[in-house]
Amino acid sequence: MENDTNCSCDSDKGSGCSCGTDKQVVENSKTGIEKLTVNEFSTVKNVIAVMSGKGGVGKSSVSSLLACGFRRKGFEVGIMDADITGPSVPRMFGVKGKSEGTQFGILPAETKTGIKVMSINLLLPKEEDPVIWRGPILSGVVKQFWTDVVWTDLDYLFVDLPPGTGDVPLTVMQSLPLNGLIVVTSPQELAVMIVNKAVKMAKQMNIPLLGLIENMSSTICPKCGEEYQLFGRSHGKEVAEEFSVPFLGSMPVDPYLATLCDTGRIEDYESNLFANLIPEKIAAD
Ligand SMILES: Nc1ncnc2c1ncn2[C@@H]1O[C@H](COP(=O)(O)OP(=O)(O)OP(=O)(O)O)[C@@H](O)[C@H]1O
Repeated sequence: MENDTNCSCDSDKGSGCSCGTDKQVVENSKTGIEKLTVNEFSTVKNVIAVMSGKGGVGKSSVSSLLACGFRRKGFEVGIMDADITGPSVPRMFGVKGKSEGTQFGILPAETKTGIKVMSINLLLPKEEDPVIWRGPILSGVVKQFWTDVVWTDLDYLFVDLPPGTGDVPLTVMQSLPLNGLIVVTSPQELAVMIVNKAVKMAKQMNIPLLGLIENMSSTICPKCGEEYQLFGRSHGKEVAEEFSVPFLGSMPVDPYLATLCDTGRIEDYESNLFANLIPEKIAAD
């Protein structure tokens, strides 16, 4: 793609420029890996992926809470649910129904506070239908979530990756112009061991690590107020230090959060962790 010499855009701003001479082209020349161009009716200034080494550590909850926090600060925000075989984002926001296909592309759903959401569950006839597809098909769907969805103008798009280091995380890291990655872990030794793999993958792929969040670090007894380390001693800070990744903080187990997620009201949850994180520590632009 040739550079448009008339363009006054700042190429560091990622795929946010409509001139087509943006970061994607710059990165192509650096890495040799072709970044996909976002849907032509969309501009997305920052793309941040949320990853975990293993399943069930609360990656989708963290992605969703990050989106809610940024939205509260007044940003235009979207969530791409790239966890195609285990999508949970629409349920957490209480978003239902089918996304509409138009001549401009697929329209994402919108949550009650105005967060744009795209998930395979918004395209399937029934949300409980399983997705039994092989890796290349899953990767193709995620690419289409970038090229075919009309995100319009977003300040931040959070990509909720499936757990692990498989096909889809690889596709997202290679094909989307990521500004950075947040890794979610929990205090269990197994989760800590596997987070190393996620961090190493991101480093190998040259994706900036914005930080590590430890979920389910502790819980407060509702009767005596004492704090319990549910899964043993927290290792979040040590792991972050070992890999020179900023430690963004810990999130306790909170039954109220679980209830809100189960009933599609995650936007009603206000967490100090996310209020403090945003957007100072996650400055992607
Ligand atoms: N800090 C927390 N307090 C209470 N419940 C939580 C917390 N974090 C996550 N949960 C609950 O745990 C469940 C799993 O969380 P979530 O879907 O975010 O995990 P995940 O890592 O994305 O899972 P998967 O690997 O399946 O994608 C959800 O029901 C969520 O509501």
